[in-house]
Amino acid sequence: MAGQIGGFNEFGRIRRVALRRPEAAFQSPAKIVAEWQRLAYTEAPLMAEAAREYDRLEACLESVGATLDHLPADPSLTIDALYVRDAAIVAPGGLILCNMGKPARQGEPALHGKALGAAGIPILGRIEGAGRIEGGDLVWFDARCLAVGRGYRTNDEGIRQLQALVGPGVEVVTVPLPHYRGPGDVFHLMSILSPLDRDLLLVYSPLMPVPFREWLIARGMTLVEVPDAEFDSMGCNVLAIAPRHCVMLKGNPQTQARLRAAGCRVEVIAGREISAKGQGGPTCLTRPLLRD
Ligand SMILES: NC(=O)NCCC[C@H](N)C(=O)O
Repeated sequence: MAGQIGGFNEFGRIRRVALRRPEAAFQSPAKIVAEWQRLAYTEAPLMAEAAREYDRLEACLESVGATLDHLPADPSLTIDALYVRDAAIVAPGGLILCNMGKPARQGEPALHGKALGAAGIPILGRIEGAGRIEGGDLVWFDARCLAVGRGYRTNDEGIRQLQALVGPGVEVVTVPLPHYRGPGDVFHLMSILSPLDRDLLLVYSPLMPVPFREWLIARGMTLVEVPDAEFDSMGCNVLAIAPRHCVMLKGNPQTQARLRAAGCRVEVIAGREISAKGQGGPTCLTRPLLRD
């Protein structure tokens, strides 16, 4: 396994990352038209523009030396398969295939397992039965500490299975999430938190549980706050591609300025097609497999 997956943090330089390009996730304009409303997109994404936006995301990843593992298309997938973070997580011992809280996305984890298993990555286990886990709810602080959001996409049984799979050497910290816009919305732990470095986090505090916020501060974290005006435009969804070097969505100038003031190098990408319409930012679009 050495050299294939690892890091178990959300800020180290990305060495290897799984992705599914828009051409493979959306498959055809007809599929987009058939699915976007049912999946609660705000509008139908445009394929050609999505591919151009995605090229820029890939260029950012390649600029830090990441190897890209492209996941294939499959007729059983929906267009939500663009958001590859959610279907699997990495753990010491191998990949854990999730069990999606959004029923329409149920087919995604097995296909992650098939493609990444064929690429030589060991599969540690699966979340099964009544258990639900989505990768956007999980944040590795270090190899011994994993925070998991308990919301509408991730349930108690999923967290129980997750703890059993990672074993007693990993402390799983459960973070209760607010109802906010309800079960039909996409709301993950990473909707309100993006790690930027070992001691630096981007957060949206108004939706953060007080005990968790206090816990972060007690661990020595400096918090950079996303302003109210930039929460809906996914100002809080920022992907660290290396420590204090990150990718964020255009249209969040205050957050961008605060990140720079905190010492971060910031890459800004357009995400109207790949992010805004389906509500998945740079973290959701990527499944880092190996970080420093
Ligand atoms: N980790 C994430 O926040 N993923 C975004 C997933 C968006 C997708 N439209 C969904 O509802 O699942």
